[in-house]
Amino acid sequence: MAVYTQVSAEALSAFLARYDCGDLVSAKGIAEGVENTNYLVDTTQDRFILTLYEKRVAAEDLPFFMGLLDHLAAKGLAVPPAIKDRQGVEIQELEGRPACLIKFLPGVSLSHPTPAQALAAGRAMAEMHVALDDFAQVRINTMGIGIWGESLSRCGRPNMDSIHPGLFDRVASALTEVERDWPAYLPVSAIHADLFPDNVLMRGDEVSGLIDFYFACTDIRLYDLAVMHTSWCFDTEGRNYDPAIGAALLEGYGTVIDLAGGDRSALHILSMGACVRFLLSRAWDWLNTPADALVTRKDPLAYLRRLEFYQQAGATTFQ
Ligand SMILES: Nc1ncnc2c1ncn2[C@@H]1O[C@H](COP(=O)(O)OP(=O)(O)O)[C@@H](O)[C@H]1O
Ligand SMILES: N[C@@H](CCOP(=O)(O)O)C(=O)O
Repeated sequence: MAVYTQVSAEALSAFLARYDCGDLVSAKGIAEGVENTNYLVDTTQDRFILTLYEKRVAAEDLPFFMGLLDHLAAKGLAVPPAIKDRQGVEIQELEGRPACLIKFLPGVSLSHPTPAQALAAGRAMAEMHVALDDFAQVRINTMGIGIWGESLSRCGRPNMDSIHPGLFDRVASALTEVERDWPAYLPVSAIHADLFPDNVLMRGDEVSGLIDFYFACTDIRLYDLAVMHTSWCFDTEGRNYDPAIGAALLEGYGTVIDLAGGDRSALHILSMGACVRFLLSRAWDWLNTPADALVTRKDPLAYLRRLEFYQQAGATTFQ
């Protein structure tokens, strides 16, 4: 579950009074998600998401995230911008945390996407990339390739090897390969950087929303598709690769943005990089979250298995 900060009914009513959004009817903590506190809020007028930013979201990054969401929403994309209060303010404070009242989007978060859903989601990512072509703000990827070496050292060999014998060396050796072959020459733009199936809301086979932009940053555009590939094409444990999902993602993306041959081969090293990134953040959380904490820790080894898949399969996965 992800409710790190409790919000009292009194504090929430006072918060909502800043907006033209009706009076509080109910507020329920949302169990899904790991990064922030989310409540589903119903008022006499509408339904909203209330997000209190925790852990990895720095308050100074919120204007970038909100600017990006406003930019996409203004172009008609199904993303959830923050609601402005009567003074035009989007980013507020509640219970001592930065907080936003967010537009609620319909649809369900996916756990086991089908190829038809992957096709639609691949297309939605490419449409988002096109819409971000003229988004001028920049945010360095604080979870990007530049910090993976440091993240590995910070986790440390004994800790990494306590998760799985030899894990430290396996990640170190993959990282050497990734750093050597990283396609830094590819176009850079604003990207989502965490478009896992649970961050895509769907109604049937249609995408009804892209959510959770709190890792959004400026990085290699194709890295976004690589993150998506690593998260959509495997079962939760990372044991089985589904080529039909992989093909559908690329096909959907390719209906909007042409994927040249060079881009397809670069996806291989970008996907290995994405595996290192999520393996390391999960390993850090695994080592630093008490086993009895309310939030469910995500298994780093599910990303080791994906990494090994890409290493063994090579670039043929993307042809
Ligand atoms: N704008 C939204 N509209 C509808 N549901 C949402 C919205 N934002 C979040 N949710 C729901 O809340 C859950 C957790 O949100 P998420 O942003 O993924 O949390 P976290 O940032 O903690 O990972 C999502 O899986 C989804 O069910
Ligand atoms: N997608 C990441 C963790 C971030 O969680 P999210 O709920 O914000 O998507 C992972 O699976 O490791």
